Amino acid sequence: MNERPPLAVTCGEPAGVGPEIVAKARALTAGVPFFVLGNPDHFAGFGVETRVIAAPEEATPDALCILPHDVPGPARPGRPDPAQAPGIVSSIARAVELASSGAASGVVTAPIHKKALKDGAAFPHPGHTEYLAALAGGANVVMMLACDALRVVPATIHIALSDVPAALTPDALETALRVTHAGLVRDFGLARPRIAVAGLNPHAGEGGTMGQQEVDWITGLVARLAPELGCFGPLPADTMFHEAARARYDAAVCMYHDQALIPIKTIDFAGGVNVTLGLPFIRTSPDHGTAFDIAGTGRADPTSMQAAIRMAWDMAGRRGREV
Ligand SMILES: NC(=O)c1ccc[n+]([C@@H]2O[C@H](COP(=O)([O-])OP(=O)(O)OC[C@H]3O[C@@H](n4cnc5c(N)ncnc54)[C@H](O)[C@@H]3O)[C@@H](O)[C@H]2O)c1
Ligand SMILES: N[C@H](C(=O)O)[C@H](O)COP(=O)(O)O
Repeated sequence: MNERPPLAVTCGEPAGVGPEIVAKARALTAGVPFFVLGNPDHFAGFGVETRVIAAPEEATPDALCILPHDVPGPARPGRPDPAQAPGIVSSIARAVELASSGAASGVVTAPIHKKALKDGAAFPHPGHTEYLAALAGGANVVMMLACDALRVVPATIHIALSDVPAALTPDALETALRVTHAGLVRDFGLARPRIAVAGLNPHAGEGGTMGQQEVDWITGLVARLAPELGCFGPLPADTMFHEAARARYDAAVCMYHDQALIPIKTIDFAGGVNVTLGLPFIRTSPDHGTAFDIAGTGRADPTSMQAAIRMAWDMAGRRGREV
């Protein structure tokens, strides 16, 4: 008997490394019950015992348990099949339903290929994060990437760089800071989180000589929220990620995707976890993508998927102890 419901893992893109890292992660996450929603055939051949189950509560940690989901046809490494796209998308929605009903403790997503889903299923979202927010009724969410050495949150996510200045409004930054703070308290057990805020422009604008947003509103907004949220900045982004600087904060809220993700994927690509904060259910994912270039070679590193499963399970345990 499991102490709490198992995690629901989505199949992700079968043409990528998803099936391999899920299978390998099974052997590395002893004691954590999970099942994967997908085509059982896609998970054979990785040297891990598989078992088809009929309901989440049948999932046990001693085998890779698969709750069948309609993702038809073979997995073709590096060659996504458009016929599989609808099933890949609906597996995410089904995992969310199971987590929302209490049948699963949380959702762990294997990597999707965004363009393959757009081409094959007219998937209108730029990523899981936005899709999950929509499934949750338009929740305010943030995408955090976390490893032992660093946590980062981009205040704007999957948009073109040219669109960032317009999307980065005071409301958007305040929401990102509030959701990040709440997530650090609830899911990471930090009573008084310290949040560093990056500037948008080089040298955080250098007093308005290299950009105006810091002078016009970012500095004032961060100062106003500082007593409540423990935030400080804006800091020049190029000097806030070295080891001594990282020791001064628990998370860095950045202004755009690459400002946040380049440092963490450089410091710990293997161990990073993507976690969506602000949802009414738990969701984690590896920090990497479908890796078509190595799919089918057996060379996929499961460390990030392993860390994503462990993080979701730890979060579920922490939330289970909430009073
Ligand atoms: N959580 C997600 O669903 C998620 C995350 C990131 C990217 N993606 C998507 O994945 C697709 C491909 O993205 P990309 O090529 O920019 O990044 P990627 O992470 O798939 O690959 C980048 C490089 O890292 C290597 N790599 C990735 N995962 C690895 C692993 N587990 N073991 C060993 N090497 C690994 C790849 O071989 C490649 O050389 C895109 O559609 C992107 O949007 C999805
Ligand atoms: N932005 C993420 C990254 O580069 O790691 C990746 O695209 C995943 O995003 P979703 O979890 O929203 O699919």
